[in-house]
Amino acid sequence: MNDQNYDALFLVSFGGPEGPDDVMPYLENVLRGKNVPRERMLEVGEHYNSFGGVSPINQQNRDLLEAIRAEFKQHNIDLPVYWGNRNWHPMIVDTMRQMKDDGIQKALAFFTNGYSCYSGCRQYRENIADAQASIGEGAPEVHKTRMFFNHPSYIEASVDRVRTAFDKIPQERRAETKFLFTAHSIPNSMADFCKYSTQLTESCRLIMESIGNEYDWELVYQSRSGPPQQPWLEPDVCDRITELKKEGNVNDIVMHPVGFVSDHMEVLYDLDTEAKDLCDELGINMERSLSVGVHPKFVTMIRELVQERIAGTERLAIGEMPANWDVCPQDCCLYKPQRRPAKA
Ligand SMILES: C=CC1=C(C)c2cc3[nH]c(cc4nc(cc5[nH]c(cc1n2)c(C)c5CCC(=O)O)C(CCC(=O)O)=C4C)c(C)c3C=C
Ligand SMILES: [Fe+2]
Ligand SMILES: [Fe+2]
Repeated sequence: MNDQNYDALFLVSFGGPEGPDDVMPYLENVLRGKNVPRERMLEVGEHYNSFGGVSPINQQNRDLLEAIRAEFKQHNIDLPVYWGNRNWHPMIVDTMRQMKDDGIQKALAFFTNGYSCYSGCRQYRENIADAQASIGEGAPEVHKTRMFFNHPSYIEASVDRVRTAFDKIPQERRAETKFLFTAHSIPNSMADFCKYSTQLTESCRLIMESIGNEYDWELVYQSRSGPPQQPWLEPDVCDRITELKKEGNVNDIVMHPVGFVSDHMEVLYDLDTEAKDLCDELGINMERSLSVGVHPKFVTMIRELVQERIAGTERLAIGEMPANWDVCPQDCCLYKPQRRPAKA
């Protein structure tokens, strides 16, 4: 039993621009220290600008914040809930300064990511450590909740989302439907130091156990941002759709962004725009499943992750892998980005 005395929950997320003037400074924050060509940054900037420079991610986190507060109230959990981002306002350091001013000494953080990797785990822990260093004495101590890829309430929420999309496929074509699960591609050199793909595959397998083991499914990747010579996780979602068409056996695709918890710009552009346009061109019907968002079962899961830490309730996990660790080992999710070679 953990039985820790936390005095706040800290929702920690990625952040997104909320107007055209935010887009470039946001992308500079996202890409600091990463080996990504400037052309790719400008290209992604155009994706954001085509939606008025606003990513839905911040509003989705505001909605999640409200849903968590309501859930805590209903279950008599007396913890204030704060929110801070890595890349855009409200920034992690500013929220942690506010927490200090409010007298918060020890917070439990929930990262909006269920899968181990540098960006979704270690980098957030580094962001928090940097904030603590910058705030100095009295900065809140922060622990994190575990990765939730195999939590039964998360799987239940995901199954419900996938089933809703699947229900839109005409009955007589369902048996031949292809399920594509997408996640953010990462450099192989990042994937080598974490269980990102293994955990994603386990979530997909668990979701499909409920949908039906007779259906065909695959995990594919989206939103690749590296230089062409650097290997990233494959196959890319659009490349795979094209191949499937060539193989000649696909009329309907259910696509679920398993690697993301909200329908932010990378979902709206890379799936709903790019992948959808490709499917239309190839004569494939694509039904995109919503991410878990504020699904009641996802909010339940957040409450359960908090309760297991404050009250020592059971650490729920299903499938072939155990519940992930609460405290990351020292080498968890390491990543040393390859730099571009200096010009001679
Ligand atoms: C080296 C790895 C990565 C690069 C480069 C990268 C560029 C990049 N990402 C976004 C927008 C988003 N990324 C998000 C999540 C995310 N990104 C990476 C890795 C790289 N991204 C990973 C491993 C993940 C998943 C883990 C996580 O941090 O969440 C998200 C979603 C965040 C969320 O809370 O859901 C967005 C949005 C851009 C615009 C970009 C560069 C052009
Ligand atoms: Fe990313
Ligand atoms: Fe970790």
